[in-house]
Amino acid sequence: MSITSASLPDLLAFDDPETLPALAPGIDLPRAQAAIAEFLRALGRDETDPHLLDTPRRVAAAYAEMLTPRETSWTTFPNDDGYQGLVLVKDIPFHSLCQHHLLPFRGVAHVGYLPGERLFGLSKLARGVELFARDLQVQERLTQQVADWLEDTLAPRGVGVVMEAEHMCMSLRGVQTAGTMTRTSVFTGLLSDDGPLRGQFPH
Ligand SMILES: Nc1nc2c(ncn2[C@@H]2O[C@H](COP(=O)(O)OP(=O)(O)OP(=O)(O)O)[C@@H](O)[C@H]2O)c(=O)[nH]1
Ligand SMILES: [Zn+2]
Repeated sequence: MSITSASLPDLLAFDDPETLPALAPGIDLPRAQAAIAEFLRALGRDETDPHLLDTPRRVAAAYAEMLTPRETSWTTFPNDDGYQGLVLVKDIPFHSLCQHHLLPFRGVAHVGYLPGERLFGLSKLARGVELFARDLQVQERLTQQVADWLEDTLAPRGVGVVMEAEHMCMSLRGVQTAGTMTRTSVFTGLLSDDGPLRGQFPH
């Protein structure tokens, strides 16, 4: 089987090669494809089985996609009206990959901030979650990274990030406790103290 980087659009199986995103730094699709082929052999699988023939390509492309955030612009606006209240986007669906088992964890994020001089376009809060979730992660680090990014980008008066997720490494294997949800949270600035504003976050 020949593996060339020229077949990138095929590897990712996007309909339109023009929309092919740049892959996250360090991802080498042909190498990943070869490694998955070897992994299947190590699991004792018959690589000539028709259903398995294209599986190394598919798996490499799937992991590349799950590890590459979509590109976006990070639009902010001046807070001309001096809005002082909480901006909170709730129930942002996200998925990530557990750094320990390479299995998905998925759930929802609630991301909010108390504006200073700048406002984010609302969609950017959801895109910010994706920016850090499309990585090999642990949930605590992911939550902290989203909070740090908001702090660094907006210099708001406070930030709150709450993430709730089910880890497939706990559901499908090991302890096998399907349905358990792990909640992590980071609150900074004026949201550090528990109070009515912080009470607007799901708890
Ligand atoms: N803190 C934290 N732990 C995680 C996360 N994702 C997975 N883990 C845990 O990482 C741990 C790895 O533990 P090990 O004992 O080295 O691995 P293991 O033998 O596969 O553990 P079991 O899952 O208990 O079978 C497990 O307890 C997982 O539940 C995460 O996002 N944060
Ligand atoms: Zn895991």
